[in-house]
Amino acid sequence: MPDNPITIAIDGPSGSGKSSVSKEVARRLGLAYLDTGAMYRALTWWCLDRGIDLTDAEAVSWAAQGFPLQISTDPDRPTVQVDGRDISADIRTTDISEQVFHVATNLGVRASLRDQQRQVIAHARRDGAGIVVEGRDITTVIAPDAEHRVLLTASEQARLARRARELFETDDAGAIEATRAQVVGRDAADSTVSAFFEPAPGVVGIDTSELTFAQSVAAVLDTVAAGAAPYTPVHTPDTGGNR
Ligand SMILES: Nc1ncnc2c1ncn2[C@@H]1O[C@H](COP(=O)(O)OP(=O)(O)O)[C@@H](O)[C@H]1O
Ligand SMILES: Nc1ccn([C@H]2C[C@H](O)[C@@H](COP(=O)(O)OP(=O)(O)O)O2)c(=O)n1
Repeated sequence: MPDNPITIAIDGPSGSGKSSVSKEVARRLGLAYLDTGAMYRALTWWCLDRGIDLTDAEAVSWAAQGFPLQISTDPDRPTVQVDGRDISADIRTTDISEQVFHVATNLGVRASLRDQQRQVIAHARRDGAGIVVEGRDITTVIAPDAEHRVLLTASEQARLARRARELFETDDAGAIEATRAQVVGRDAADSTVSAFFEPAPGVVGIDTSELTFAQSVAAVLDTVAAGAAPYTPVHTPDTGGNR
């Protein structure tokens, strides 16, 4: 077992840079990497593939329990498989992006995925140097005792422009509008079950609006190098789940 495994928990809204920055931080520090959003996306894909109505909360919650998910924690190859089929590309389609909120706001699903995410973290700490975990509720619910906790934020304008460039290779007005529902609409739905716009007590907030990608990575690495943040118990909104 390594001497001092670490967990770096990173949360933030859509387009704040969580996935790209977390992957690079994991690579630079030789840590595993877990994209928890990919787990919600994979379950959405699985339900649609099986003809499960995403608005049927009980059926979706049930599906989350027997869901044959395999997620790689290699930051250079963060693949997602269900039942042996690689769905890494399928879960990034606009269709999944627009429907995943049904699954992510299902409290039964969140309880199941919380347990799976904690198992992945425990495994990475037991067998390696630790892990970077990113999502919406990692700093507050999944790993509030992580050695390092960061909330990445960015202005709505910056987040929309980044997503538009990714999807349409331009951030002109039409592309921004076409992206709005996926970014702002989804964040509004997601924020009913997790608090990720403001850093919780003890969480370091980093606003990436005016930073380059390299500067965002450096800001997180600096935070980690500055030392372990003390564990501060946090109060999260009482949603009746997530515990
Ligand atoms: N300062 C920055 N910090 C992080 N990402 C940035 C920055 N500037 C531009 N980007 C780009 O914005 C996109 C952010 O997307 P992503 O990492 O998927 O965000 P999230 O996981 O928060 O939705 C990536 O294409 C990334 O290269
Ligand atoms: N820990 C998490 C991670 C993601 N989610 C939700 C938020 C989104 O609606 C989906 C997909 O997350 P993902 O991080 O892939 O979303 P982005 O497109 O990168 O913003 O899952 C969540 O509720 N809790």
